[in-house]
Amino acid sequence: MPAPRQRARRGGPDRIGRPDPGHRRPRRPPSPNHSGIHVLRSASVIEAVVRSADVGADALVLDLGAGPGTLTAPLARTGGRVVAIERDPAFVRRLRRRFAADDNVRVVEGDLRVVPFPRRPFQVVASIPFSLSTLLLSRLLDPVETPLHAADLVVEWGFARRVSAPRPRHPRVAWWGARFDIRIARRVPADAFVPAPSVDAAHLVIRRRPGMASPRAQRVLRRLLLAGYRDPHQRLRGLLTMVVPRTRVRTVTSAAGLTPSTPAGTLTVADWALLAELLAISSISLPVVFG
Ligand SMILES: C[S@@+](CC[C@H](N)C(=O)[O-])C[C@H]1O[C@@H](n2cnc3c(N)ncnc32)[C@H](O)[C@@H]1O
Repeated sequence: MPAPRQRARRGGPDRIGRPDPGHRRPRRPPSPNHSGIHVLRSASVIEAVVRSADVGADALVLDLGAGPGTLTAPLARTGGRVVAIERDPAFVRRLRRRFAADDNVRVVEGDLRVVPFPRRPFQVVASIPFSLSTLLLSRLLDPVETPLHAADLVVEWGFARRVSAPRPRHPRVAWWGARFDIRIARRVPADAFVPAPSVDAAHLVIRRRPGMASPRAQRVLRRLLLAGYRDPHQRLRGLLTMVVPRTRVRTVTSAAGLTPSTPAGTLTVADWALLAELLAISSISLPVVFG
């Protein structure tokens, strides 16, 4: 999938696809904070994000861009194993002091763009730098066999809108949204941070779609998305014959609640997921031709 364009500044949206006209708050002057560090200060937002993550005692949780430990602290209290990753040496020193007595917290000084993520299943609970949103979602959601199973992220509002859209403009976002349920839990106002950024944020909830765990379903999905996004006017009758014989097209489309004449461009991420799942089931998908 081609990489979407990125912006490199917190307070300036990280765009995928169409800009969200509602994301700006022109009445508030731009934040004087040029370091991109906006620390969550709203206890209710912090509590809601951590509660939503439902961290179990055997969980491995990554706090990406841990800052002073705003989320790390409540995460540590869940009993899960917490890895707090931070680039700023002053924050790293502070985190190490703050969590010195917590055996379940590991502080890693590293750059989120390149630091290796664990190979075993993990979840992410983090208020991430806005400028790294696309890059981090790509690192977490692109790989077919990603160990990520859930994420609760605080991200820029417009970005959250674009990645949770039912019909994303960009095929890469559809690749994420068809394999993971991505939804906005709540709007997080700019004044929930100190200093306040120039735009609101959102609590974004990401959960794996159970039917899309198999590499086979994902290979079918990738093939469908590439073709469907290349020609959004293409009908399902033509698209699906890439992976099933023409005689099976009606069975598959009606099982998905669609018709052979449905244009690819009208499909939601949930439709793509269901089609790929159905096509990957051997009884329906034989013979499947993978590219
Ligand atoms: C938005 S602040 C969030 C701080 C804290 N998690 C909170 O919830 O209040 C983002 C944090 O990411 C850190 N950061 C920015 N770019 C980074 C990078 N490339 N690698 C690691 N940390 C980074 C910043 O130093 C900052 O502490």
